[in-house]
Amino acid sequence: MQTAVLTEDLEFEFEERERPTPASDEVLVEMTDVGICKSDVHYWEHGKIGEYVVEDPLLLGHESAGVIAAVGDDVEGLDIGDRVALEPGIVCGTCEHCRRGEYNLCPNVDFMATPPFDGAFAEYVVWPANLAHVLPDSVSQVEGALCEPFAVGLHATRRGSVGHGDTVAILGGGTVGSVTMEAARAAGATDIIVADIVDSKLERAEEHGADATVNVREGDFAATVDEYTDGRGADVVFEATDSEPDVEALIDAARRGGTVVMIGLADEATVEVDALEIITNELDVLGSFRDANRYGPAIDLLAEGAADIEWIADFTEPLANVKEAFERAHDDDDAIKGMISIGE
Ligand SMILES: NC(=O)C1=CN([C@@H]2O[C@H](COP(=O)(O)OP(=O)(O)OC[C@H]3O[C@@H](n4cnc5c(N)ncnc54)[C@H](O)[C@@H]3O)[C@@H](O)[C@H]2O)C=CC1
Ligand SMILES: CC(=O)[C@H](N)C(=O)O
Repeated sequence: MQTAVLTEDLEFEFEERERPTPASDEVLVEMTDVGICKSDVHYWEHGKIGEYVVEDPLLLGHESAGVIAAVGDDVEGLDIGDRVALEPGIVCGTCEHCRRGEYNLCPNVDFMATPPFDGAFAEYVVWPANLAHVLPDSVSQVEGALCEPFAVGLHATRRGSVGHGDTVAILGGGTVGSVTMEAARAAGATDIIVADIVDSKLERAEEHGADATVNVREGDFAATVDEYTDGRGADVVFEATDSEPDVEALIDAARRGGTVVMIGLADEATVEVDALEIITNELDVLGSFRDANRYGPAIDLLAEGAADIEWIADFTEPLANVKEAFERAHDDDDAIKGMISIGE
């Protein structure tokens, strides 16, 4: 089968590999669609993220969907031909976090496209059957692949306890900010303010339901939220940029007793914080990392039409053009999400 490998020299090479065979609890999936995450672009550009270093050839791509081509002997409830989204983290199931149900915090996770674990830029992937989520007819393959970032947004809105009638402010209108907007709306938020530094991102957010936007190169995030809410502030504020977090702005944008949820993983995130602002305003400042048990809700919301995420995918290239696709994902500030299509 064909694969696109990122070499130790950070070049893409096409490599013919043997088609894998599923173990008894696995499925063989013929891949169709894989999203390009900014983490993939970061590995291609820098060869590392934090402690994870590309030391051996690596398959990128962890936002993936395909069609089941074979099932292991012990697999129940999945059949050849089922269209599936693959949840990318294989967790240990036995650590404290797994047992608590917060398996996104499992320290023993093997996460797709995170060295040394391969991702989905391949014609076929074998994957644990319990991490292959069947897509109903009304959910497309692209949406299936985008369930990964959508699950991140659903987890973040759950962390922030977004509720009916809430006002939500989101700093960052890229993939994570956009799916968080969709997740917040589905959770009942009625007013959503999105901020970015790229006007086209803000236009896209407005087209898809943002009630107010601000380019923080020209305007002030907290002041915009303040004005929109008549001085009250947002119930929940999300940080979804890839820049050093402006924690002061996040805190200022939250109402007294409100919540700040930090999702963005900047290379440099050591910041000064006025703790008294947090204490005297009784703010909850939370982190949000990946997701646990959000694929089911993600698929249900998409199937019901309660959220729309396909709009974030703005270009698709075949696996053969993976380098061009990465160049565009890197260079084109107007593009939110690039997709790789695999196979026919
Ligand atoms: N905590 C988690 O579970 C996850 C975190 N991430 C992280 O979230 C961050 C965002 O990821 P994506 O949305 O995929 O990236 P992206 O590149 O699609 O979006 C980032 C957006 O932030 C905007 N931006 C950059 N600096 C800004 C600033 N100072 N103020 C306002 N907007 C600004 C950019 O213009 C862009 O639209 C990344 O750091 C990524 O690593 C991604 C996935 C999961
Ligand atoms: C941080 C990422 O972008 C990625 N989704 C991951 O969970 O590793």
